[in-house]
Amino acid sequence: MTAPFTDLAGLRALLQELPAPDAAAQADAAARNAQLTKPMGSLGRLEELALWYAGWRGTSRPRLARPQVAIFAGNHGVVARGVSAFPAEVTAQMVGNFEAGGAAVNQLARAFGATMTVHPLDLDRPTGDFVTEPAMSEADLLAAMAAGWRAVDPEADLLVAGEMGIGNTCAASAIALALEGGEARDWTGRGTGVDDAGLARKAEAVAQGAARIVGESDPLQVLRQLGGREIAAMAGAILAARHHRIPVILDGFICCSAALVLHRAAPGALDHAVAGHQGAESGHARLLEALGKAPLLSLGLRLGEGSGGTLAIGVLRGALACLSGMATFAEAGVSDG
Ligand SMILES: Cc1cc2ncn([C@H]3O[C@H](COP(=O)(O)O)[C@@H](O)[C@H]3O)c2cc1C
Ligand SMILES: O=C(O)c1cccnc1
Repeated sequence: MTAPFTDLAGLRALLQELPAPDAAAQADAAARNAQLTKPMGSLGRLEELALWYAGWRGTSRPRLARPQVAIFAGNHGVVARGVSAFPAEVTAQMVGNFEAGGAAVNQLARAFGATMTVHPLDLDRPTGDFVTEPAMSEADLLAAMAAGWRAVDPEADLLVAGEMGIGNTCAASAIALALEGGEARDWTGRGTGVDDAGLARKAEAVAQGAARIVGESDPLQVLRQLGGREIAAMAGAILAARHHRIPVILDGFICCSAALVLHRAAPGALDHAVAGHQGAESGHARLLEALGKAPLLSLGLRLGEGSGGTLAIGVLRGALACLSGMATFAEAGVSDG
């Protein structure tokens, strides 16, 4: 499948023509939820989660049959500044590990019944060092976003977008700072575990990258300037999911930085997405606040790869099993008070 855009104007048009959920299906689901054998509201956020999903899928008794975890990988020029605890080669090595089934996210995808696809993006061509130059050309940005779009299986009924890219917490922090403002240190965390000196170098790179493009208010240009390809691809995938009416579970800090670009580009662009978890990367809580999303889980994860989003598939499965499988008061002969 090709992506339905070839230039930034085409992409902007897609951001302005966002499909809405099916209000009738959602109302049917809400009516059903009100009759199920439980005190109203007793399943807490599971109830709103199930109704949200029902609306996007256009059915009042949905089940999860084909969840997809799509993982995008990219390399970052900024790594040469010593902003990660690991070398850039690890990105390609981990792609091999994903393909062989050995990574954490492989186990989680299997445990929660999801298909996993892996999409390396020009790994031998790192993005430009965003401190001194644009991370990507316009052509690079469009190619990465189109790769993200194409990666989404139109037959999937849920998408988790994940990433691998040594140095990408630095790029994600720079994007967040450029779009949300504040101080570099508020958005900069330890990623793979940099020491204090590494954290200081990283915050400096984040500050300088954002300062280089100060005044740039176009979220797509901010993404192009600060990178990287896997972040752009996640943004493309989340937007494709919207057009296919596939609900999305967001992952950690890096995935949420990709989501922030869409959120700032078009209000409501993330209505088809929920936050899977709040991780340990400092800045993730602030980023979720900027997105206006409350996380489903909070487990201290700081891995990425789509791991937290994939874990949250279990929560969604539980929510849908209750909405679609429970008996009503009338069916079960239970007095409804
Ligand atoms: C073995 C290994 C597996 C990973 N899986 C995800 N990440 C995570 O760590 C990286 C971001 O951290 P930083 O910005 O500090 O480089 C990303 O690749 C992210 O997916 C990994 C990192 C490593 C080392
Ligand atoms: O929150 C994340 O996605 C994250 C945090 C640390 C390292 N890699 C990813």
